[in-house]
Amino acid sequence: MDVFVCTADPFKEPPLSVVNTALSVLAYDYPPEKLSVYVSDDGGSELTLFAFMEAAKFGRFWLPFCKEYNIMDRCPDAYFKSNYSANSDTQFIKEMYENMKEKIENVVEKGNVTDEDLSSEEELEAFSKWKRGIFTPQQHPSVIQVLLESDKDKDTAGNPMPNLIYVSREKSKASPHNFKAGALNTLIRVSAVMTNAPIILTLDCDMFSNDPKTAERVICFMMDPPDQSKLGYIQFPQMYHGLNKADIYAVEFKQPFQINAMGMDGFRGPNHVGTGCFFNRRVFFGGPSSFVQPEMPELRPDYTPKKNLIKSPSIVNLAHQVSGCNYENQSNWGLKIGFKYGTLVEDFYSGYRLQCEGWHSMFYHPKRPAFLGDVPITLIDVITQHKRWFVGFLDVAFSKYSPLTFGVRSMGFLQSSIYVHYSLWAIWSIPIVAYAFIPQLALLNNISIFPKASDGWFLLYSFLFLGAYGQQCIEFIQGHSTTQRWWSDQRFWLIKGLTSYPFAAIEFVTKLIGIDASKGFNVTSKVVDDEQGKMYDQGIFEFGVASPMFVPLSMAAILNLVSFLYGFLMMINLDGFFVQMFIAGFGVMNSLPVLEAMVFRSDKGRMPTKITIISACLVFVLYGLSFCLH
Ligand SMILES: O=c1ccn([C@@H]2O[C@H](COP(=O)(O)OP(=O)(O)O[C@H]3O[C@H](CO)[C@@H](O)[C@H](O)[C@H]3O)[C@@H](O)[C@H]2O)c(=O)[nH]1
Ligand SMILES: [Mn+2]
Repeated sequence: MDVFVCTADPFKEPPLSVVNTALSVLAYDYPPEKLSVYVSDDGGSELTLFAFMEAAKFGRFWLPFCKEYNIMDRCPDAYFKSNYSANSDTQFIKEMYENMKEKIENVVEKGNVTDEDLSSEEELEAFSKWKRGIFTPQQHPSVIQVLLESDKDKDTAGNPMPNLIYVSREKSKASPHNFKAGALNTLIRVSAVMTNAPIILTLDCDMFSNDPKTAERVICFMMDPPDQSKLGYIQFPQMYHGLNKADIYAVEFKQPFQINAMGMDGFRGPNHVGTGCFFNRRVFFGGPSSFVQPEMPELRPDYTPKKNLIKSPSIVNLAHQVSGCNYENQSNWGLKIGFKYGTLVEDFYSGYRLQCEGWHSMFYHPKRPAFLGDVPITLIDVITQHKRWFVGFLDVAFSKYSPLTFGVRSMGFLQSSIYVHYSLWAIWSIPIVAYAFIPQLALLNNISIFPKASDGWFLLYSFLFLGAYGQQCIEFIQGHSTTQRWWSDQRFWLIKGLTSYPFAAIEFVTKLIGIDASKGFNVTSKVVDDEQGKMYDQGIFEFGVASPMFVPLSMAAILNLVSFLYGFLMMINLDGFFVQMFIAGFGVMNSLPVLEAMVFRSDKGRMPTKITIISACLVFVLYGLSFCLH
């Protein structure tokens, strides 16, 4: 089994946590000589390489320790935060861990690796590329370091260690690198020439393994599914640790990650969500009955690399060659082979294309989560992340392979309609924006726009509202969640409807007409600022930055409050205005955190005054316009 761990920025993705993820899989209950972990460092950072050198040393103690005590939490950080029983062995291993942690954090704080940090000639040599000539994250030669080699390196109990290989592909400003999809395709090739295992696990750097038996169980499915020849991948849901009680930003994303995936399992299987996914290597080379040849025999999924040679010059040279930034020019990579390019949601798109080619997938949702990830803990991080996803989805919706056209033909109406639902998600911004502003403006102008409460049509409105909300609530409760989290989820859907969705739609359109304002793949920060962490744990929204995305949100909050108060104070005729009063009242309830952040808070996370003033002025303008128009 080859495991791919991706990282892209040592300052947003602390090397210590990347190392923890890698250690959690290195320590799988799985024959070590058959396990290889490849780390893709798109940040091209010596800090990450240094962290992994330290991890390789610590791993020799950590692996036998986990196996001897049959530990479940094989991510060291999770283990030391748990309620473990202390004895001299745990004390010893904890000291080793603290030691490694200190070394890594020191280097990260310093910002570079100096000769004093290194202890051998070999280590010095490994960093020489950073010292020679130009080396920036955007422009550098490829760096490939075999840090552990299974047939030579032993753990402290004398058992072989798994392979551990650090890969930072060549980058040049002149050639597109295709973000994570490009990184994964490089790893498919580098791993092919070194170990070429038939099963590949992809992991984001913040998703550690939470169950050491996962790999073994997956093998059972891979060896014995009912339609073995077509099983392309086994997807675990994205699950997280450290969510606050109410999950205020609805980052659990329960419906897409857990509930819908279960439904899709009844068709061709769940969509791919980027991490926690075991692939059959063969899927990257065309459909089950249409093999697409790679450029060289060494990359074929059925090629057997010579054993025990991953450090040999010929293999290392070949690995450098296939990780070059021009290697993919005029090839099928990203088009017909490997992860597919052309969107910011390479996971969604690649999984979709695999299913179009005829591959099936399987959803596996064990009681004890197989993987646990970090969540973004500030509002701006969450809505920016979602904006990126929705731009990506629109890329897919309007591509040559759109689920609306190509998808329906290849996978049938039902399965493809799920992909249509996701890819056009940003369209929700239209009804949400309309409902956040129009009934309220009409109310302020004494115009009734919905049927009266005594009218028969009113029943239809109530039925649709209660039906949609009731269904979602039941899904949450059935899925072992709470009504509090359901409330957060519906609220956050409205928040995204006013922020991420419309801004994604605008970004997509500006990209289409050639004014590309986006910065491509903006990596989500996994660094937790102590103060922000505390606020998040208490369930308090974090605004803080003056982002334009907060403007429509604040405008809606102000307008709903003003129109509701107007209706209330003017003792407006409730029969005629019931629906409008209800919508405004519902809007106010959902806006409470925003209103509070505008008016009552003085901490760093409050709504910036600038945003409040701009929004209030714009609401005034809107009201003026509506007044003139009617
Ligand atoms: O140029 C890049 C950009 C990102 N990454 C890695 O991609 C992963 C995901 O990036 P992150 O910033 O955490 O994005 P999220 O939006 O949180 O990730 C979700 O959305 C992505 C795009 O759909 C998927 O790839 C992820 O698996 C999925 O968890 C991380 O490990 C990054 O290191 C790279 O390797 N190269
Ligand atoms: Mn992430």
